[in-house]
Amino acid sequence: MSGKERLSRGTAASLGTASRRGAIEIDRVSIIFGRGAKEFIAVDRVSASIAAGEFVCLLGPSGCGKSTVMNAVAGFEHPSEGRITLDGATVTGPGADRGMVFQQPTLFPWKTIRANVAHGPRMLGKSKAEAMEIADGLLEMVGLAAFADNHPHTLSGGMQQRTAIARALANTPSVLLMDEPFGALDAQTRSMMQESLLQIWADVKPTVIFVTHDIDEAIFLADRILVMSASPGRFISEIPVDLPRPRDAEMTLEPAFMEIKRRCAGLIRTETLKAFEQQSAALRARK
Ligand SMILES: Nc1ncnc2c1ncn2[C@@H]1O[C@H](COP(=O)(O)OP(=O)(O)OP(=O)(O)O)[C@@H](O)[C@H]1O
Repeated sequence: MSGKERLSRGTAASLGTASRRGAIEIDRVSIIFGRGAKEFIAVDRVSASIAAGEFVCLLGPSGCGKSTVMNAVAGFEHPSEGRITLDGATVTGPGADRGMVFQQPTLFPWKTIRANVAHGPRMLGKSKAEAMEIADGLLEMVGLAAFADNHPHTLSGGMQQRTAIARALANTPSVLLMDEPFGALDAQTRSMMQESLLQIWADVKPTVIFVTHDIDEAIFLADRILVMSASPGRFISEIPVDLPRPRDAEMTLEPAFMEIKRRCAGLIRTETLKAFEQQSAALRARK
């Protein structure tokens, strides 16, 4: 899909209701796995207020708890302490108000991509015709209208991931949760997907929480980056990304981008070294 392509007016209007919802409060949330001697604090008292329609990236070293925080917002994990609210209501489990996109597209291989995207609306009780109409609008938005009758295995990795994004948007979620969605793609496809995602976000305006290891990706996409410490995961810095929008790949060469990158890289390097030291200590303890 060209970054310049606009969402059709009808699709944008039907999805645009998301813009009034999606405010997230993460209030002193800790997530502890195991019990007794096996207790492990994965996430330690993290707090953040995320505005409706904001694009936030979680950036941190491997194993620091990024996915755990995201899974808690999704409702797959429950805080051991603290609370997460979405538009004032405590998150107690997964819901159609939060769409998820993972590193692997996890599409149903036996269904066409239209049927994959229509699946969520069908589960929510929409008629087949309504669900197919929603799917067709979203496939047009992600540039895959011509492939609606294809099965996932006939598409490239990038196309499958665009289908996964369309599927995540099919229930008009107010929040889009993305866990390293472009991590398995080659650099060129990844860059194009980032531009496509920003276009979709500008049109639909869900709140986005996007997990990544990649500093450039975080800066390119985000309004704000929450940097996490090595395990146990804490939010150690909040970096506003006040670069103008719309953004394109050229801006990654500009001094303002480089300045934010320098700041993030210093923090991530320190935390990654700590993570390595922790892993070495754990290995030594096992010997
Ligand atoms: N269900 C679980 N039970 C026990 N430990 C878990 C569970 N889920 C995650 N962990 C541990 O919690 C820590 C944080 O994991 P998490 O996957 O959130 O990290 P991450 O920052 O997303 O890592 P990566 O960037 O490598 O994907 C890790 O040490 C992980 O092994």
